Amino acid sequence: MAQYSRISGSVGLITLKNPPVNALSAAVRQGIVDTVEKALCDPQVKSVVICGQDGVFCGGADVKEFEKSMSGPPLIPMIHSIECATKPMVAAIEGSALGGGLELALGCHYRIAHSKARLGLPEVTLGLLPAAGGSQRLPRLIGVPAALDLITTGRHVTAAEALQLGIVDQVTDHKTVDAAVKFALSVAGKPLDARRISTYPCPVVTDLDALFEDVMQKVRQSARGAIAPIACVQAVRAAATLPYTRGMEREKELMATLFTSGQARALQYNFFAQRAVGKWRMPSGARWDTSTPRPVHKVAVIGLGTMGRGIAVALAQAGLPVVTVEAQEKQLMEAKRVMSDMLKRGAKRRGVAPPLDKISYSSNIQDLADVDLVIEAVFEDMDLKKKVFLQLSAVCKPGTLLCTNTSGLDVDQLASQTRNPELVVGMHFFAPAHVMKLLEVVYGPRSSPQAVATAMQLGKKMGKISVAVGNCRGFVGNRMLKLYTEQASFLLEEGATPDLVDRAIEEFGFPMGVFRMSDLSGLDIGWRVRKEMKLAVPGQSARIREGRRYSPLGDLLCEQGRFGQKTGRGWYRYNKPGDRVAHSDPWLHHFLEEYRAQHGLVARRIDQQEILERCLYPMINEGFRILQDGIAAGPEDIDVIYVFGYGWPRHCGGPMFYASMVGLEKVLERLEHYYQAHPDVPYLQPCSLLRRLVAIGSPPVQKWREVIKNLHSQL
Ligand SMILES: C/C=C(\C)C(=O)SCCNC(=O)CCNC(=O)[C@H](O)C(C)(C)COP(=O)(O)OP(=O)(O)OC[C@H]1O[C@@H](n2cnc3c(N)ncnc32)[C@H](O)[C@@H]1OP(=O)(O)O
Repeated sequence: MAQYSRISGSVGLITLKNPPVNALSAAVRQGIVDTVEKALCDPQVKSVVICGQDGVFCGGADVKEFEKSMSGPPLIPMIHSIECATKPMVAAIEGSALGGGLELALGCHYRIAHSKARLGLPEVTLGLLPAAGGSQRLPRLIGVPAALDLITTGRHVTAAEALQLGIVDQVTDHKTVDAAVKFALSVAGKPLDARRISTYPCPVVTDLDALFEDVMQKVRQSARGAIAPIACVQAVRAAATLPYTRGMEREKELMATLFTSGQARALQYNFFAQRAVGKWRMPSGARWDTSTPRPVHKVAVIGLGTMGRGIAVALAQAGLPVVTVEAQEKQLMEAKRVMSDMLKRGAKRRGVAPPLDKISYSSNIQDLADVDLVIEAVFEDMDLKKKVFLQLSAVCKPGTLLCTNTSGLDVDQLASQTRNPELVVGMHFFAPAHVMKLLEVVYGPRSSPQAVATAMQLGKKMGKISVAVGNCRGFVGNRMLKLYTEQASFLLEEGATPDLVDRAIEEFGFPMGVFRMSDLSGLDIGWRVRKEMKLAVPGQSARIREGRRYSPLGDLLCEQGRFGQKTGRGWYRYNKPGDRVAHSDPWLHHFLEEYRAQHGLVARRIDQQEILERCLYPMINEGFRILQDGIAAGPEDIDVIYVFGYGWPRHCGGPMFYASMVGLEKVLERLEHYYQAHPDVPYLQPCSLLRRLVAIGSPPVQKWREVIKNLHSQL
């Protein structure tokens, strides 16, 4: 709703009220229409201020209403009538003015923002475009190139940048509403014709065609199949080339296609999924809102390889004092140099001083006696990690949380080395740890809710999207990934090439295909794990191991020293070791032919559809098993992990959402088909949760938690 009052004698004050972000629900829109009319009819009122309650102007349209049929007054005429008003309308922007919120402000004649406010048109991130006139007014106000940047990226700008761009007229450090009221008094009675943005001509751009061609090419490249950024460019082009009313028609037309698209549904699902994962719960019933985190004032990172360095930098950037420990003096010095550079580069980008003094460097584990939380990031070797946990348990003060950055080893085995296993959790970061947004917080059977709450809170402080998951080999992300990479190798055995598989995966929307990714991470990492598990045995090329199908292709490449980018050879060839540009490698194609001949395999033609189904559906099936096992609390957890940690295209929602879009029946049918064709691959057998969901009519993904709960209660 919206509340109306009159202040300072002649200023009508309209306050949007819809906590927590004053989203423009049907009731709020109705409230705005009613209160604007009231203000305009009140003869005492000479100017009007629109603000939001509780320090937030407006978070935009109410996204929850998008699924329902439209009710209440539409936004476009509402904003139009504000712009046409004969009394000055002033937006007082505190907190956020986003999407429809900023479009409402652009309909006003003046905009006053608090210095801490953030403004933007993030509709593109929800699969939409600013279709309440934003795509037509913003280019007229700030010019085409700047508007294209904001609208196609959806990025939020600070009040200072908004002032520089010309989006706002004034920035204040004081009470925004007071400043806006003062401003409204000063402009009362002044002519408004020059303040109506829709009447502005779009600033002229020299060589408009070249500009749009260039932008469209860049947007197509970065969109990876997403349609909204393209529509955003088209809408801005309409602003630059058409009169306002015709531009508005084009905006409406483009929006109509986006609004009902599967991509918009996926992105909106993802928006709420990101928020849902913060409301974690454990199978024990412990949950986010009943578990109190422990205070964390000082942290430590032990092991300064690539991961440890990234984690320590991310902690320091979050403002925490960090003690880093690396046993080898040479490695410690090298880490200090590299980390200082990382901090300096990050600080330069953000325009702040590098927090170099936040990190101290030591080769002595005894220096961890007074820290509140330790993140172990030593080499991925269980025996070594066990030793470290034993030492940490002896050195650290009672109550210190001991976390491991293992990417898949048993967190509970590490906990068993310590005096307080309830204070042990996994904090699985993704490389590069100071950049990647995802953090898997892994609770073992003995981890306390308080330990989970502490790790989740620390992740938030570091700016990560943290997902709490149970303990199993590979946790959620890597457990699913293993099947994806294995299927990709099977496809090579059957006739595909790395180029063919990668092209299909990249066209689906992943930033990098499976083999390009493997070359980047290094083939030797998985090889070492497989050797430890006695799966990979040098010199052996058997295709059935431990009673199931096994592809030794990766092992055979490693035996030849082909570890990927770092050695200049892997699934592809590189001009020199460390190079990033992958070239198709005739040697590899010949090697595959010989391998097939040696094993009596006849290469067949494999199409894109099969590649996607073979790589993605087994992962999805494993996702259902993860839900069934209670390792993830809901499909949102899996989807957020895949979007933020593994490059799953956001406009496809995540693997579990994607399955619901494809149709669970179809996924089930294809898995049955592939399991029949490959009975030596047990994980292709459809999971019983998937069967159950199909049996009850494939409910939408938002209802799966209920089905899982019922399933668990029946066990
Ligand atoms: C056509 C389309 C038009 C005209 C549009 O306007 S589309 C919407 C465009 N707006 C956005 O994309 C903004 C989305 N919101 C945010 O970016 C952030 O929520 C925020 C910056 C406004 C505030 O961030 P923060 O303080 O961290 O809070 P949360 O993100 O956790 O959000 C709090 C709860 O509010 C719910 N929320 C937020 N925005 C909306 C919205 N536009 N519609 C409906 N609900 C919204 C969010 O889901 C959180 O809910 P709970 O998890 O607490 O239940």
